[in-house]
Amino acid sequence: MSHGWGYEPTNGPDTWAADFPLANGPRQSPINIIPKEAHYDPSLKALKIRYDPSNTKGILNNGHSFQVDFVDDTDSSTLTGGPISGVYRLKQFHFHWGGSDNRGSEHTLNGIKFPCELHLVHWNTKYPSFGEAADKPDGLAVVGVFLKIGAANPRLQKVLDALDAIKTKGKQTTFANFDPKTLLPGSLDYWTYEGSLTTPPLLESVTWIVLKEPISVSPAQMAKFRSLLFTGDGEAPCYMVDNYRPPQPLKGRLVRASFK
Ligand SMILES: NCCOCCOCCNC(=O)c1ccc(S(N)(=O)=O)cc1
Ligand SMILES: [Zn+2]
Repeated sequence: MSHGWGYEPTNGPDTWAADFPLANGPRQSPINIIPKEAHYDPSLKALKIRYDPSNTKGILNNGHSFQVDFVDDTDSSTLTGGPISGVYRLKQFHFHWGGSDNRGSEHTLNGIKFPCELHLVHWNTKYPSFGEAADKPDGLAVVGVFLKIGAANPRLQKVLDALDAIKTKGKQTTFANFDPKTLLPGSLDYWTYEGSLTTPPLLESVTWIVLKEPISVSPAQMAKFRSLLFTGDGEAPCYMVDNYRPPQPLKGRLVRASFK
């Protein structure tokens, strides 16, 4: 029985190319962002983010991260403006984090890793569904937010308090009326580039929108992330940590900045 992909030495990012040849493709994510090498683009629009908390569907441990899922059958939770054209609907948000505070983010800034990174996943409504959009070059838009160690973030707490109920792979529980907008920093300044999913199948379908300003997370809150398990009930427990892919080659891509 072939083991699925993961983040251990036997199934981690360096092994993914065997089953997912896109791993060595021309527009892979994440990347290291070097602000001085980003190109300010005055034609980039401001991000327009409108989320309806009543669209919150539930929270799930998927064995790689945990995600909060949203009802996406109407245009009530959307991303517009920014580098994208048209309307993209919020599908889910999830995180990537490290086993200690010195690592965990997928994107890096001047080679610096943050302890955690939030991804808000949206799909282009020019396609009939997420599944249809997921393998199109303009199919997805993911907003990335860095988390930086500091004061406890009260907006994160409701999410973290739900983790006890989804400790093992496959567990899900109800989660309602959460407004992911409360997780965003004050500034919506961003860098943007054309990339991919950062987990298999690594589809090259993502317009990445990485916010410049981090949000805070406390060491105790980081410990809560690390209390989750990659493994399912009845399996030898393995803590869910270091579920991040390292930066990938830029291969000539331009990184644009929405700000000077
Ligand atoms: N089954 C129809 C086609 O769908 C295949 C692609 O989706 C597989 C599930 N993966 C994701 O949805 C998915 C979404 C976001 C990110 S990330 N970390 O790049 O934001 C990584 C993965
Ligand atoms: Zn992600």
